[in-house]
Amino acid sequence: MSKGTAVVTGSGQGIGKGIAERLAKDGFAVVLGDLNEEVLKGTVKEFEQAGYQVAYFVGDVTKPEDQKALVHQAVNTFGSTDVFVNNAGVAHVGPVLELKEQNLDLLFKVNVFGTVYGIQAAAEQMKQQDNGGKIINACSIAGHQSFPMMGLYSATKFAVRGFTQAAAKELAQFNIKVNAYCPGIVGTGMWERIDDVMTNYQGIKKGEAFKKAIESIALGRPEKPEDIANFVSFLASSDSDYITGQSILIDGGIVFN
Ligand SMILES: NC(=O)C1=CN([C@@H]2O[C@H](COP(=O)(O)OP(=O)(O)OC[C@H]3O[C@@H](n4cnc5c(N)ncnc54)[C@H](O)[C@@H]3O)[C@@H](O)[C@H]2O)C=CC1
Ligand SMILES: CC(=O)C(C)=O
Repeated sequence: MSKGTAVVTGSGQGIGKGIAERLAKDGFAVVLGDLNEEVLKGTVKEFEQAGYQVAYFVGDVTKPEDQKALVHQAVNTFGSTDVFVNNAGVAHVGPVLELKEQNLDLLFKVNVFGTVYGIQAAAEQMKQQDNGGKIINACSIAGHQSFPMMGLYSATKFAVRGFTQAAAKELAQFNIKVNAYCPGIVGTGMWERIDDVMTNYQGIKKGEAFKKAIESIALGRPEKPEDIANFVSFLASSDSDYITGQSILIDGGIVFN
């Protein structure tokens, strides 16, 4: 039996894809959103071949109209939006003193504006549904602690934590829960790009920055999208119905709050 409909932004690849696949296995109809049409269509094909109930929308989370259209796609195809995962995000690596307007603009637009527009589009629909819903945001260890060369990225993830708390307080009256997942070091395309930039800045060998980051993990291995998907599966389920406004670390032991 279908558990309802889950929408995941930035789910053509990486963590979002892992989350969408887990939610599909849990019994949700899934709607995948991504800016990268080619990658997105490849993932949709894989999901169809696996027998999952899937639809998709090519769009940009920085555009409120695209976030609304993504929710409409879910409602028109499967009848509701019960879970909305604001997963899409971008990283920037570089010292605070070198930050340019275009760096600030891109990171805040995707990570912060995108999350706010996603919360708005999802809540507008969920408020009309009898059973409320779950909004789940992508934060990071960098949303709990800032790291050198990651100041801009960290600032955006601190903002995601702030909006997660405020939205949880405002939307509780509609039975909408808002939480966030905070991964550590996940071996996706994002970390490949972080490693490339660190390599240039620090004059180290390719892969060294990633290796060094892994050495900081108590559990001693890089994180996999499945590690995060396990937790998002819980947040999307009724087992988490009494949790809201939290930004939870799933990092194998890097940041201890
Ligand atoms: N990789 C890591 O170590 C960590 C990642 N995160 C967060 O997890 C989330 C997912 O990260 P990854 O899967 O690693 O990234 P990724 O770069 O591997 O995948 C991100 C996906 O989002 C899409 N996307 C980017 N901008 C978009 C936009 N404006 N509109 C729609 N889609 C867009 C991309 O096309 C891509 O398919 C991000 O919010 C990231 O900040 C948090 C902690 C650690
Ligand atoms: C990409 C990211 O969030 C970290 C902490 O590496």
